[in-house]
Amino acid sequence: MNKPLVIAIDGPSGTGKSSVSKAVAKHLGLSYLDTGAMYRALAWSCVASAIDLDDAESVAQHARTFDLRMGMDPAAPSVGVGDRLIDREIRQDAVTSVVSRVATNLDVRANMKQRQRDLIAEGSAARGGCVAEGRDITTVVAPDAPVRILMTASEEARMSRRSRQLRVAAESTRSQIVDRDRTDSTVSQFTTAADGVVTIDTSHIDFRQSVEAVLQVVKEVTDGDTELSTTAG
Ligand SMILES: Nc1ncnc2c1ncn2[C@@H]1O[C@H](COP(=O)(O)OP(=O)(O)OP(=O)(O)O)[C@@H](O)[C@H]1O
Ligand SMILES: Nc1ccn([C@H]2C[C@H](O)[C@@H](COP(=O)(O)O)O2)c(=O)n1
Repeated sequence: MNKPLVIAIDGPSGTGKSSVSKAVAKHLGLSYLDTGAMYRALAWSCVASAIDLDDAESVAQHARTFDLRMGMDPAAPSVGVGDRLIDREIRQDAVTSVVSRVATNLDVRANMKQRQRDLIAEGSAARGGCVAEGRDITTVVAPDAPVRILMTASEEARMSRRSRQLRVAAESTRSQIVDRDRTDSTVSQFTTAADGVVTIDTSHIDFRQSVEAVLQVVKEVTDGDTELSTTAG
């Protein structure tokens, strides 16, 4: 039986992880898991349930019990809590500005790690593999993934991309990009590549070239391992 093609991608905010991972998953016919969206969903759900984000135990208890539903079709990924879809809500400033407070809770991370492993297994069973992206996928969630990539980009490039995406001045994205990464990096190591992880610097390449760079790494791995199969590429 073929081994699932799990592609783990980590990196700081604004390096292009989500958009590139989604495109790679589409191209290869794999599932797609946005693990940052899971932390965002938890932050949204805590706020909606009036849970004090400074109460670490209540937040961790909520992480263990909330009904998180991740849609892993890269053509239409979705995030829901119970029957409510919250894709738009989790991208709003109200969530972005507080998400690190739940993501730096170590009990929350332990719960998310298990949920993410289960989702990667589920997504792989459905489509032969899964592209999972976040901050600790290459190191903690899926350290045995056949393909492990760290996407990096200069602070300047990341701020300028986010400013184009949100149509705001580059400087105003600093807190979302640089400050959030500083807080998040206290619990995960995503600024330098761990052993065996391939670094792709996207500072001076465009979106299409970033997708191609990831597909090239996948090709090199799959060409050298006959038990791994891809449906495309
Ligand atoms: N290589 C690239 N060159 C220019 N723009 C890019 C490149 N890759 C992605 N982008 C654009 O940069 C923006 C941010 O990308 P994306 O949201 O995928 O980053 P991210 O690393 O997932 O960030 P976060 O972790 O904060 O969600 C998007 O609008 C995307 O299209
Ligand atoms: N594996 C992960 C994924 C995400 N996070 C944190 C980092 C961010 O503060 C937040 C949202 O992520 P984003 O949607 O901006 O990529 O979740 C993490 O700690 N570990």
